Amino acid sequence: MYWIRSKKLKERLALGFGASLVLFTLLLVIDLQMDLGVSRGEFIPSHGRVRFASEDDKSGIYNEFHRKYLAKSNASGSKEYLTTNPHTRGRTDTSGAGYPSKQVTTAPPHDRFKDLTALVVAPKNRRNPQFYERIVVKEDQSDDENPTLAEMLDLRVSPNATNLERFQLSITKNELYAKSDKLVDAVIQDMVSMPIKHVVQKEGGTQIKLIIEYPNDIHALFKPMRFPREQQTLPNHFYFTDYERHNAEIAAFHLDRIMGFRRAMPVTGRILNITTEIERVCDDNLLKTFFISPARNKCFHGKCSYYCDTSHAICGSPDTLEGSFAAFLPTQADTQRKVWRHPWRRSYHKRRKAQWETDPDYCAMVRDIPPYDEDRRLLDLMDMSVFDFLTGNMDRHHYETFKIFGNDTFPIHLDHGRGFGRPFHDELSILAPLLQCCLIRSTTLETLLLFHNGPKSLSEQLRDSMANDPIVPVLWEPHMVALDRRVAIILQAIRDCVKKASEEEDFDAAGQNHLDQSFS
Ligand SMILES: Nc1ncnc2c1ncn2[C@@H]1O[C@H](COP(=O)(O)OP(=O)(O)OP(=O)(O)O)[C@@H](O)[C@H]1O
Ligand SMILES: [Mn+2]
Repeated sequence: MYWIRSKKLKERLALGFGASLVLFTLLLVIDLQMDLGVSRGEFIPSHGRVRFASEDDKSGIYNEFHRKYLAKSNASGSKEYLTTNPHTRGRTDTSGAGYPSKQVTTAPPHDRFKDLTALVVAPKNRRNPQFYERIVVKEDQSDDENPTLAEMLDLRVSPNATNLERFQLSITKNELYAKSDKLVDAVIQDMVSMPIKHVVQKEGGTQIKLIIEYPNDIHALFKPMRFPREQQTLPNHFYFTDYERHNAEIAAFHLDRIMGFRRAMPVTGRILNITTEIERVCDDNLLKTFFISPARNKCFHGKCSYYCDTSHAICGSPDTLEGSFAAFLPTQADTQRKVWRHPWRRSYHKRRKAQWETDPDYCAMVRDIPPYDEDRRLLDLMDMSVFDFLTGNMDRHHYETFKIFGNDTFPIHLDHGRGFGRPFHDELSILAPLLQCCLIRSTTLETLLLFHNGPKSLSEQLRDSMANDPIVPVLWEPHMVALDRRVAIILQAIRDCVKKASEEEDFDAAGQNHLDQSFS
């Protein structure tokens, strides 16, 4: 009798365990899309897909690339924070002393990556797709409709609409603005030259941001300068405790534009008078945080969860202050944005790892989950990975899309304040999406090849693009060098992907031959 009861109990337990397993898997899948915060790396991956055929590749291309690259770059030693100088012992020099010493080694000949160029120019083979077409993807956009926000909302642009309003209403399903859009410069010019009417602190977010109000209901998002350009990310800071850099926002906008993405709102620098253009026109809450520092500079700190106190105040010199001004996203009714959790989000914890950091098959799981299973979204994440790797931004926790355009629309490139912090370090983990999926848009690869082979390098194009910004030079020179270096690293990553896939193709073909022979 007891035995029967215990057996029932066992069965019940087994049933219960089975049910909770199903529920847990469901939760993980939903979490990936809806950001419930369950899959933050605490759990061992339950899916065991085998992506690569060869036995020695259990860790995947991402880890392999990491190892290979580290082995190369470690030979020359770290160039960051050369602090072990007897005269500076005990102090960490973050003012740019980490400029790399001139290397004695001769540079290898320029690799033009002709193998990759061949893949970009090869026509798409619809009938009999080649193995590399799964890596370098050519999109079919022939029947792609691209409505504007104005069309979707059935709004007409009124004759006295401001440049910003026109810009906002001409945002399309595919991009924020068209390649030759004249409104971009007009919107920037307005933000630079219009008088500031009112200032309030933006609520939410972790670090201080101000909403700037100009006449005619024009708004911009302001991030203040905290440090000189040469200041690098503090060595003991994590990506999530790093200070935001106003110039990173400006440079990111220009980079996004010359990459041909056009997914970042226009951003410009501007030099303000902190007294007349902020203190005298701000609301009471912000006004309460103003003070004069011992050096007789005008300062304020606002209220926020990171660095909003007297010891982290924003100070003028004595009352001039530099900052970045981002054109405001649309505020019209029905232009709400959907917030998505980034599948390759980091753990935002000083000890924990995210699932993608330990699971080489992570991409295979993401590929199955809407909206990453169709249309452009996964390719957009690859673009974002390229973009963030170039700037060194590790802070991509969420991204936003315009709800009204549905799922087959671009992710808005927002929040780049934590880029451009470590010019002597290339953070390969930012490339994890690209390396784990082995996937890139053909047009993006083409752009990278053009930067790499000229006639104009990425840094030269960026320098030209930012030449008219009021706070030029926007970036410290080592960041420019880093950009060109990183382009070559991305190209090498794609080459490795293609090589691996071609080896597998050969391996499969050989296996097929072998089978054919044994049957004949
Ligand atoms: N140009 C813009 N116009 C209007 N709203 C914006 C603009 N840029 C960003 N925002 C909104 O403000 C929020 C915070 O901006 P941002 O991410 O740059 O600041 P943050 O302090 O880094 O925030 P968080 O700490 O949440 O990452 C964004 O999530 C976005 O919804
Ligand atoms: Mn942020």
